[in-house]
Amino acid sequence: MKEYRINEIFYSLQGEGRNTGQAAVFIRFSGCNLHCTFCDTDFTEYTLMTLDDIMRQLEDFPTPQSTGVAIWCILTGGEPSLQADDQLVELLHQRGYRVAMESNGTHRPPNGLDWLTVSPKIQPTVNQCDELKVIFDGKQLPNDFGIKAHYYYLQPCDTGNSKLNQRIMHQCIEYIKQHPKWQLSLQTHKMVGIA
Ligand SMILES: C[S@@+](CC[C@H](N)C(=O)[O-])C[C@H]1O[C@@H](n2cnc3c(N)ncnc32)[C@H](O)[C@@H]1O
Ligand SMILES: Nc1nc2[nH]cc(C(=O)O)c2c(=O)[nH]1
Ligand code: SF4
Ligand SMILES: [Mg+2]
Repeated sequence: MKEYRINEIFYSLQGEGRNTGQAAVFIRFSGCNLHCTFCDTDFTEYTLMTLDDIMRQLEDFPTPQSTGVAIWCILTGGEPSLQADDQLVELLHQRGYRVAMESNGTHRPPNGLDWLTVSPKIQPTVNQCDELKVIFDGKQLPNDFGIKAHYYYLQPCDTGNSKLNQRIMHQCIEYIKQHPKWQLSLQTHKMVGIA
């Protein structure tokens, strides 16, 4: 039986992008094909889990069935497109979830996603998505890599240094005022101190 390398499964609010503030269960896959110096996530540790194991763990939280709401299930990582497959998405749909993925866009996502966020760092193979989320570091001009999206977000890079973060935020806002194709995505979960 197929096993997935899962770093963590937790219930929170989507902190970023268009769906900010909406309840979501996150499945964080371990492993990534990129090594972004600014990455804010430690995704190295993992537990091997079957689909049954994953579905069982989702029952620890409010579910679409218990709440009557199509809660988001957000596949992230690490890089979720390296492991997530059609079967996982289908099963989550059967349980009533809306399924989203946060991806760097280098690998084709599974079929059937309800929402795809691409946050590109190198030229992606994916050429369309629901939202493009480019990390703004104040040094490089934002690059959409030619990807078509419904929404174009700039998300200020969290450097771990509050003074520098403030400067980047200011530059990001000024950039958007001059280039209004973009809009601001904030990491709101960090502001309110949730996962
Ligand atoms: C940890 S990544 C996992 C998903 C996928 N590997 C990706 O990069 O899109 C989740 C989101 O956090 C963003 N991110 C990572 N480090 C960040 C940082 N230091 N500041 C702001 N956003 C960051 C990524 O660009 C991505 O949009
Ligand atoms: N609350 C919350 N929202 C998020 N949206 C994308 C996240 C990610 O790490 O992919 C993330 C995360 O780590 N926490
Ligand atoms: S692609 Fe995503 S998970 Fe991988 S290192 Fe970069 S930000 Fe982190
Ligand atoms: Mg995160």
